[in-house]
Amino acid sequence: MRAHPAGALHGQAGPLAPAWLQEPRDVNGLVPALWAQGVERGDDGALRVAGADVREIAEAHGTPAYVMDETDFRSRARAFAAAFAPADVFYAGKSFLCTTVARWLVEEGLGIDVSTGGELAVALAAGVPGEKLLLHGNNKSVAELRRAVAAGVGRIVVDSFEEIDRLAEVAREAGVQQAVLVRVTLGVEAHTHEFIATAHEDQKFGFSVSAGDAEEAVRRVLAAPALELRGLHSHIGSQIFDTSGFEIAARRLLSLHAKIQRDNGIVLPEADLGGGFGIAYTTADDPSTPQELAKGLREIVERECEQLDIAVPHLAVEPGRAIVGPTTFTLYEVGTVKQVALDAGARRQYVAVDGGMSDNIRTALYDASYSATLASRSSSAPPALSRIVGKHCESGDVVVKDEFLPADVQAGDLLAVPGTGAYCRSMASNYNAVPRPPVLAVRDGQVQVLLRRETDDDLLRLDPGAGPQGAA
Ligand SMILES: Cc1ncc(COP(=O)(O)O)c(C=O)c1O
Ligand SMILES: N[C@@H](CCCC[NH3+])C(=O)O
Repeated sequence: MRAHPAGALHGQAGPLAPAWLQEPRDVNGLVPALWAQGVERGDDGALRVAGADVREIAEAHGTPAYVMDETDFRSRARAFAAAFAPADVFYAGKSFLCTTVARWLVEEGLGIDVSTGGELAVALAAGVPGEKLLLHGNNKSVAELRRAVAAGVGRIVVDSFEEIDRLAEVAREAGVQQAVLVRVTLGVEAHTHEFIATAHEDQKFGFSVSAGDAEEAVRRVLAAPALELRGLHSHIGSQIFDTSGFEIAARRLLSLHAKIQRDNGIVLPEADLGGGFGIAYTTADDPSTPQELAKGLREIVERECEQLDIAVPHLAVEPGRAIVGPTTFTLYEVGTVKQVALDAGARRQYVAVDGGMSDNIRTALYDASYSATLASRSSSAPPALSRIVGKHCESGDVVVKDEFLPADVQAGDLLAVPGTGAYCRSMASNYNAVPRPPVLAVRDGQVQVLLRRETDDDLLRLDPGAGPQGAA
């Protein structure tokens, strides 16, 4: 059985549910936009991913587990590279990075944006050539800058006046001229959660254009012989659907780009427009394709450059979520189900799983919405409005705020939450000393462990007080 069309929904969900959530006609249906291409419900009712049965994956590797469809990952990466070519696509490593994924990205023609020494270490351990890397960060340490310069990182995006001085010194010491981009803050109000919007004025990233700091940063980079100014960088935020934010950003960035060229009598060969393209977490989300995004951006940039009478710079973009997010679902096992009485006789079904905010902090942190389905079987029970919660000692430990699950969901069932490839494993914690789940990639029915599950030994290894009896 293939995924059901997105239209398999009917009826309003009642006063407990958000306005966008409708009761599904078929509670076993999969909305294709939410799932990796290789996910389907098998004839026996259980989910399969790239030919592997989720029950067998759970049996062999345990739960919770992040399960990625490798072919889907590669095809999304390839689609971005192809749609944006000749622009460079730097995958945002913060969304999810491990050495195998880093190698796949290079094989598919992408570079990688890293934002700490740790992400840089992972990319280098994967054998990614320095010139395919771009380093971000609003407070890079001297050690991180030294490591990046020594590795021949292709672009370092400078973010503060102190950093310009530090990097100039580090590059001078190393006897190299380091290529840099200047991160600018364009005053764009991106329509996304406040914590993941990054181009409005009142925040920590970049140099303000309106205050004149961006031009001062450019002057200081130009005055440093060990630094080579390649262009400007902007990133307006994350999980953005409204393309007008990208349009305004591109226009403002290019007009500053033109002014800098005029005022300094130089040519800036590049412009980096960052990432932030939204994905579908629920049926309420309607993302653009890479082709639509690339075409839209290219048209704006070409039109703007013509009006400004400047050459079109070589472009770069930095998608993370839009590549890895939809490739992965989290597989959980249900432990308890409670029918909780609410006001006026209403009830909510609380379904507790064996993970929670330690493997997906986004619901608690950003009030993010997710979807879920019963994964180990299908059900003929009616849909029941449910809240999927974790096992942590917090009432805010919610994985999926509102979803229809079959009314007969019970302990031992497996649930799958799609769209967890980005910012879930990479933001996972050991809260309540819960070991972080593995990341498993599936291809042609075969499971490859990308990151293994943590164990109690891993947790105790950092604790010098744990005696030999510590981890039994
Ligand atoms: C500078 C920069 N580039 C790229 C990204 C990737 O964003 P996304 O995963 O939303 O595409 C981020 C994160 O928001 C970022 O801060
Ligand atoms: N961590 C954020 C993305 C933005 C972080 C990068 N600037 C999220 O989960 O949505």
